[in-house]
Amino acid sequence: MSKLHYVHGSENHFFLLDVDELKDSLDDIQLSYLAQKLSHSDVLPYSDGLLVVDHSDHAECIGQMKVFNSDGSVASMCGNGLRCVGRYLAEKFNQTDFKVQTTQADLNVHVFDDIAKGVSWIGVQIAPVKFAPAALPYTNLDFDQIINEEIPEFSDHLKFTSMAVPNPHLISFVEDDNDLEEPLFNLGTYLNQPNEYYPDGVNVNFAKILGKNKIFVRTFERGVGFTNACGTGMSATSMAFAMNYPESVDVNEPIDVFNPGGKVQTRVHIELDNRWIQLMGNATFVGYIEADEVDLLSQPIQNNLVESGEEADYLAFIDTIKQ
Ligand SMILES: N[C@@H](CCC[C@H](N)C(=O)O)C(=O)O
Repeated sequence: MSKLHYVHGSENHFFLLDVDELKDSLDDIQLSYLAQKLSHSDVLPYSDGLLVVDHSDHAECIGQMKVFNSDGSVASMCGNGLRCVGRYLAEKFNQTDFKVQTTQADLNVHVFDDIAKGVSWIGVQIAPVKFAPAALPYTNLDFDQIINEEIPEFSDHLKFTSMAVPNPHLISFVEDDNDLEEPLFNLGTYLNQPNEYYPDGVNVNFAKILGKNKIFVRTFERGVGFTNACGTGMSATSMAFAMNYPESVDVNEPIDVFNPGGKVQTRVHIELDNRWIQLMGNATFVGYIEADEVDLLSQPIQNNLVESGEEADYLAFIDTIKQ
């Protein structure tokens, strides 16, 4: 039997599959198909994608993470996902500080003490951070980098910052709550269909400044749509917050980042040309589903979710946090 763990970071839900535990390996085409099958099932709980844990041949890493969005596309990074994979590997190998191989970088993971009863708290490195048009990529926009720029093609009143961490993000700080709804949906939808600006699509994040070191972020995710939270989106938005509003950010202190699924904290590191973010938040294992390995691709997967009880603890924790 194979185990599909049902996990989330800030209610950004995934199935997690350790392919090292399978008798027969699955290739990326099969994994992409499985991500779509799991996300589009009528009986399984909601998921935004599939996290694949594999072994790594990088000497410094204890494992590898691959991410498939719910539409089957591959994501170069996933912050909420890396926290969940980090917790999984920490428990599998009984370690608290280690590196995980991701598509473009080997990233640090640190396991903190639980932040509340039953709420695991994991810190992950988000890097590299790049602004060059080719890194996102973006085209047909007349900027060497997009940092707090007006882009009339996208909005008649908002300014934008765009960076790869290394998956692509477009960020805007809004004042009006209404911008978090239809304008975000419309721009996210437009830039994630074939378009002349972001040929590979882009994750679109709109944020509100709530106070010093305090923001709210809502994301329209590439390959998914509106999500409860996007870890790389909150990390990229924290970097943009520190760059565009230095008077509102003390980089020596964590930034509280609220999202529709809860709250994380970030630390922004701006060291000459080396920029990175530490993303700290929950990694909740809601439960697991068991399926025959041979049925993963060929048969409907039954919802035999065995719950851990951690979701109740997470919801109790969320009740205690205030904006
Ligand atoms: N939810 C993620 C990001 C997942 C990938 C994204 N949809 C993409 O295609 O870049 C996160 O927590 O960072």
